Amino acid sequence: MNIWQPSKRFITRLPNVLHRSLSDGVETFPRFNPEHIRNFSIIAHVDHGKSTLADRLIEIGGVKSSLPQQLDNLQVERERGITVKAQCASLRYTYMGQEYLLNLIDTPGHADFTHEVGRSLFLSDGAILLVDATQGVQAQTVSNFYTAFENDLFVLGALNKIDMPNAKVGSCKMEMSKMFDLFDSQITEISAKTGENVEKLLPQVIELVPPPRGNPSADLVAILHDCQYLSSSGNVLLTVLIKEGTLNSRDSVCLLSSGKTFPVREIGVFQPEPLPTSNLSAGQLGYLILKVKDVEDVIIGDTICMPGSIVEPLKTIPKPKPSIFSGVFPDENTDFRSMKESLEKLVRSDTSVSIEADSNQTLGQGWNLGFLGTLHREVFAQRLAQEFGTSIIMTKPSITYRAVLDNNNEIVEFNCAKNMPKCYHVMKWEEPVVETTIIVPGDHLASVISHCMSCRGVQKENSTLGEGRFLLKFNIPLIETVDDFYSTIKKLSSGFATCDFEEAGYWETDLTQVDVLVNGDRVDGLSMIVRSDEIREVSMKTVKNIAKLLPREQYKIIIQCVIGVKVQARAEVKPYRKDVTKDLYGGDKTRAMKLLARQREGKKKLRERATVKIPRAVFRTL
Ligand SMILES: Nc1nc2c(ncn2[C@@H]2O[C@H](COP(=O)(O)OP(=O)(O)OP(=O)(O)O)[C@@H](O)[C@H]2O)c(=O)[nH]1
Repeated sequence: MNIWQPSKRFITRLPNVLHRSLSDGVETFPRFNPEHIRNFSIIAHVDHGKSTLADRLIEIGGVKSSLPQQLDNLQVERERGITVKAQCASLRYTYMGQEYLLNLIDTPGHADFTHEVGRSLFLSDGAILLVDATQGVQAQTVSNFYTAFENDLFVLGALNKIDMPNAKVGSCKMEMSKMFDLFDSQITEISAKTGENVEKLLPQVIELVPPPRGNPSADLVAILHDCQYLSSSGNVLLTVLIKEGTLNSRDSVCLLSSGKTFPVREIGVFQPEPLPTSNLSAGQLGYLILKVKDVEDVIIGDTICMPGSIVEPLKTIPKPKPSIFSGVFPDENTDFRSMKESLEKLVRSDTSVSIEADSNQTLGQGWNLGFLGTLHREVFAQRLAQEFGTSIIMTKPSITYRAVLDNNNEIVEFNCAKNMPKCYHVMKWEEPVVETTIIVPGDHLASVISHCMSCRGVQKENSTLGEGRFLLKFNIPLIETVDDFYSTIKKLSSGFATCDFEEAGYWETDLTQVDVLVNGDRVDGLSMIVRSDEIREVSMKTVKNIAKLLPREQYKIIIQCVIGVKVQARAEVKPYRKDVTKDLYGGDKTRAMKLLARQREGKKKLRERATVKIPRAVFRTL
């Protein structure tokens, strides 16, 4: 549970469009015919060097920057050293006497952001599949390759970090050609850090990646890929791919879903900073700035056209199904209305987050948000704080369970205890399962397998990959992977194993609702969905944790975990003790007894009347 505070120092350092006002002048940027445009993404496992390679390519395209990792422009990306949002840059590159416009998209590598990779590949006609020569093919390499393959993209291989002394160039190249059916000539050995051989990639992109289709003279049809709210001006910057036609800087556009028309305030390309241009034509990736008042009007994946023209909405990729959920409520210092506005804006730009209204007696009105994983959840909270200055309370993550009811086998899905159906209507409970792919060196195989087993995993595959590495597939209940599954696998394998997760249906399980009572009152929002075989353990842990967080009062506080009326665990917070007999000097013993009895009675009454105020910290920690 985290509250992130934005660091002003960091924000002002960023080359981020969020902090830039509308530009006055329009640069002269040449027009490119679609056959001289290439749109491609860089895909790889986490930390294999995508952003470093993007930097080198941007430099080759003639753009200099003092900041490394130019496309990781969110504060969260720079602080964590990971890419969470795909970013584009348009490079001008001359090959065989012809100038080309190369639009590259740097994608995230972590499994929680695979949807972002899918969205980038949807805009691309080809991909550079990057593999770290010291690590070889890893779990996300495989998953990203198949996403590119399913999108019918041309895939070029690049073996990175060949400058490292422990680079295994020969064996990694063999592994890549075997696993991805690439010819040796399609895999370039590079060092994104030193720049060695990087210049060989762009001619290959031009020769092998097909140009985008589209006619610059046709009616305008563009796809809205991304949006960013420009806090300084109240405008919104939309990243778009022009599918057909040409958009001029003085045009107005219509956002098809809302049917509303907006005058264009600025258009341009990313270099990677926004560079205003006078037009964007078919095949180009760029941006347009609009003044949009209603957040609801901006829908990622929407089709943009000229006002009054009749166009079919473009195909988009479906929204992913969130796997973990958290309640999100305003912090003590956060205003509900401003939080609502910030949340809606961020959810608009991160389409993989689901949002539903929620409320809680202690925390008030809030939302139940769905995320693609725990890192995604943490990054979202951090972005909310850093980009919108909103600090929040986020409750413990939960997942979607299912209940099969005795009423015609009806299936009910729920992700919080308050929506759990009553057990007398339920024939069986089910929990979600993920297929986990793990690539691990042989030395750590046994410990990784035993960890998966201890997480109720069922082994599906164990095959060799060469170089003493193994590919494991396990079906594991999703809940076991939510907390520290990935970090434990990393720890057990000294950082060498990598994981990827994919939905794999549901397993039967046995679930119970456990409520928390504080001095006999049920605390809304602390009820839990617990597996029957861990009721005692979870209940004990919960009451102890709450007891540690509740401040002491004049009276005793009793915390209980209950199922119905049956108490499963109990803890107490001792009251303050005032010595009511300290002013007595000798005298009859019964006087002291009377004072103590009166004190006892008073505390009992107080306990009965007083409602214990549950600190918000309890909801963050549990
Ligand atoms: N020695 C060496 N280090 C490299 C090379 N390419 C990247 N690195 C280093 O590898 C680390 C990860 O590089 P990034 O470019 O951030 O990797 P990424 O794939 O973009 O990471 P994510 O976006 O988090 O998936 C950084 O410390 C880079 O300096 C290379 O060719 N040689």
